[in-house]
Amino acid sequence: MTSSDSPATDAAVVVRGLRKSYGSKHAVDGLDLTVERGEVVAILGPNGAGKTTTVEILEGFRDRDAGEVSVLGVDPATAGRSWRARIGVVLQTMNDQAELTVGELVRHFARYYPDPRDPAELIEAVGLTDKIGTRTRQLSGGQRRRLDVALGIVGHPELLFLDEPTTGFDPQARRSFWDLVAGLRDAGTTILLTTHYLDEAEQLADRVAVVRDGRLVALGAPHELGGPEARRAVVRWSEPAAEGGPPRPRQERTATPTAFVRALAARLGAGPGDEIPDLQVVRPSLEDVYLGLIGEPAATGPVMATAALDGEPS
Ligand SMILES: Nc1ncnc2c1ncn2[C@@H]1O[C@H](COP(=O)(O)OP(=O)(O)OP(=O)(O)O)[C@@H](O)[C@H]1O
Repeated sequence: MTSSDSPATDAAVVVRGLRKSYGSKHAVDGLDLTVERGEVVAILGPNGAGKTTTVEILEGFRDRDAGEVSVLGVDPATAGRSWRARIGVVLQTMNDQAELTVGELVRHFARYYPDPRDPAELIEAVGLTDKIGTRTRQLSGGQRRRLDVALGIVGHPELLFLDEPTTGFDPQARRSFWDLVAGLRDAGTTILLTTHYLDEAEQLADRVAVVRDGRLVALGAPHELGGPEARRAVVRWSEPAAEGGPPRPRQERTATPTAFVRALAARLGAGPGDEIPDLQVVRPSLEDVYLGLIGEPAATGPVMATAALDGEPS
């Protein structure tokens, strides 16, 4: 990559116009993404969106057809061993070396790195001290995943890739895993994770990248994703019927819910002690925004016009 087309030269990851096809299938179709150092970015997208293909290209495990890729300042397609020692990869669980114990496997991986973590401390950090002598094939799914994470971070990576890290975890295991990732983040590790869990992205990520059909369709902080339009509140209430009929449910999207409710109360003649029937003010959740982003694009206007909470006209 030349300096002229590398806008964030110190970024951990820079991807420009990335493309990868399998036969006629465009798995990655012109994807752009920048991950700053110290940042946690979550890639979200439906099955088949191209997340794994993208991440595998960044990890140097897959060739690309076109585009610029820089990971820690190096092109993964030509990177060597010293680069690999600077990144950590937590893949979907591998079942090799199932006869080794937890302690043996962590110590074995530690030997590959110039500056590894202390294996016993690491095993403690992922909550597997009581399993240190257990063969890895005898671990539960969640325990095995913690071991995968331990193997991914044993070399003190500057950049950590986590591929659907908590799939199959029970709620408690997810919480402790999130704490573990938060600790890595606080220590300055750059993390790129893929996940299907919106709460996980919200909890861990500084920014969320939404990928659909091999392209980036939105990128932003979890609470800003989709822009102000997607974040507008929905006011719901029941409109009293004029002539004794049943109240009619109504809703309206608005950027100024307080003013809207004030005007609504005045229009309905609600005095200071009166309640507007069934009044609710709802902010779209990250899930609502995400579903809008990956939905079919509207015939006119931006993607977010398809947000799940479109109100009916008043
Ligand atoms: N080795 C391959 N050969 C052929 N097609 C592939 C291969 N790997 C992926 N694909 C196709 O490329 C597209 C993107 O796949 P990819 O695994 O990158 O998606 P993903 O976003 O990670 O999906 P998921 O959420 O299901 O893991 C899919 O249509 C998939 O079928």
